[in-house]
Amino acid sequence: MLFLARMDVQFPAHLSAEDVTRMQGLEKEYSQALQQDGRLASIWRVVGEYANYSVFDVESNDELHQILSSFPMYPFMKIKVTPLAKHPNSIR
Ligand SMILES: O=C(O)C[C@H]1C=CC(=O)O1
Repeated sequence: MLFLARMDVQFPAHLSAEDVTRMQGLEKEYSQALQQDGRLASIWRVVGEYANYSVFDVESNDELHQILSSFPMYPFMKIKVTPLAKHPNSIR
């Protein structure tokens, strides 16, 4: 099952620069592991925003929820998920 997720990141003002850097390191590690195993099929930065569009390829809604809620920066992200179906005009 394919899902498009938009993730908007907003760190609280009280978080130190060191905490933010540490969090971003953990996030990178987790994100790259998901990309390695294919569940995070692609990730794109939204130009000019601290946000991304990501395509997930997973078995179920429950699996996607598990993945999203395990992102180290999950408490600091607003996430909007759109389920994707095959377009009838697609050649792939
Ligand atoms: O930098 C971001 O867009 C936030 C974060 C969410 C997944 C990921 O790899 O990074």
